[in-house]
Amino acid sequence: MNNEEKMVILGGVKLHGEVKISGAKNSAVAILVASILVKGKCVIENVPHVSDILDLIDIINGLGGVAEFVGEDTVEVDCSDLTDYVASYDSVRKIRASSYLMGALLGRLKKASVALPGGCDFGVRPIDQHIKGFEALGAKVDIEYGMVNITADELVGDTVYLDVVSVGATINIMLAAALADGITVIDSAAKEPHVVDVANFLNSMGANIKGAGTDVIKIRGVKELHGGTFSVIPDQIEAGTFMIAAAATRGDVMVTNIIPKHMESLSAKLEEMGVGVEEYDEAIRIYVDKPELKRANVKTQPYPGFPTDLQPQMLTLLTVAKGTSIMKENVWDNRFKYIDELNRMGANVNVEGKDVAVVEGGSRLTGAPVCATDLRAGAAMVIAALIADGVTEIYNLQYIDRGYENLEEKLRALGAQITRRNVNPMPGVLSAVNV
Ligand SMILES: CC(=O)N[C@H]1[C@@H](OP(=O)(O)OP(=O)(O)OC[C@H]2O[C@@H](n3ccc(=O)[nH]c3=O)[C@H](O)[C@@H]2O)O[C@H](CO)[C@@H](O)[C@@H]1O
Ligand SMILES: C=C(OP(=O)(O)O)C(=O)O
Repeated sequence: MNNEEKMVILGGVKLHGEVKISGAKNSAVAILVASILVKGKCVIENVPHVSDILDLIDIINGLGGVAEFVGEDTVEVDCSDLTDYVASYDSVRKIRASSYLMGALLGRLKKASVALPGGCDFGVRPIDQHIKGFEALGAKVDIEYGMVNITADELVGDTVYLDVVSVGATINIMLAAALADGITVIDSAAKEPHVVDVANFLNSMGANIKGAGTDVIKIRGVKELHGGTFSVIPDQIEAGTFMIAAAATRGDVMVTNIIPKHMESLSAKLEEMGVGVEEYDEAIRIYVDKPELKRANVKTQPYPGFPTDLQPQMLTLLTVAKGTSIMKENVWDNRFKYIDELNRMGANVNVEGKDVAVVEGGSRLTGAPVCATDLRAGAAMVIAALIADGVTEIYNLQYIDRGYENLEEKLRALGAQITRRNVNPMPGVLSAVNV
């Protein structure tokens, strides 16, 4: 589960069959941290077994909470006795979601000292909107020696207008406000499915949050949250990754255990390209029966727009469509680092400025040693490898392991020729592969 392993994929197999999507990583990480606000035991179901979750469990235990997997996908968290408010750089550097510790510890203990968070590197990842929210509630925030130190004598609800639509700031302010006095209003809030899931989790533990999923969220502070059981929503991004992989390999895959509504922006784009998309209550079938896929222009946007976390996977699909496609990245300022790797496999993609990629379609991809430059870029490499001629070796699997549960097993069940090996002492030299 680290950078000492590589994935070896023999491309050219059309994916066929059914794949069951796991719980949403980005929802589960926020909910685990949110359980710091709760006095009592939270039983959280449908939690994916990925390294971000394991790291967060360690962090919560390090702070004096008790968190553990008690079944395949169930985590129990009890933070009734949690008293520590300091999360060091060592513990939080790998995961972006550790920023939620600021809101949760502030809400619970009125103080938090959290190292500036890590996560995937797509350029600058500021937290000014999080801080603006904490300050609006009456907290004092200082950044010193890489730590964000937040204290408050009391937290009192107020209106916070976010200057940018931020998932992290929306969730963090919700966490800080859940136990504050009075009403907090988050205007221009993010509407992502996991924002709604976190609000539903907190409400099921006794919070009073209305409007999640719209631009305006109202949080009426309550005195205390109680324990309970909650099940995390399916992973929109994992589902999208499998949908794109099915289309790219010209396969026929039923992607199950999903909420089709969350997939609408992707489903619409795939249909525009000529991919067959059949929607069911909790599943989507993806198939390709046309000789060629059509080009498309895609721009990433906050939900319900096309998710930035599917941008690398979608761009990979565009490399095999007919014609020139444009991908415009509107959320992050540097999320095209993986394109050099894709071009090494025979793609023809040019980045213009920081946010536009021009994809000349119809490429024949060929296997090569490549690196995952971040989590979703890693998923894009897997998709490229599945459609490439020959063998691809993917390095830096620690990124992929942050967010995909049992990726190889799920792909193997769909017919993919994929395995994981220890890194060859001489990476770059393709070993004889027997996948
Ligand atoms: C753990 C998690 O859920 N991560 C997701 C979350 O990240 P994360 O919550 O970090 O992303 P945000 O929604 O906050 O960021 C969106 C945009 O807002 C900007 N911004 C954000 C905060 C701030 O204080 N100031 C500011 O300017 C960012 O630079 C970025 O351009 O949403 C992103 C956008 O959908 C996804 O790519 C990440 O996978
Ligand atoms: C970028 C992601 O996660 P994080 O924000 O934790 O880096 C992701 O899930 O694609």
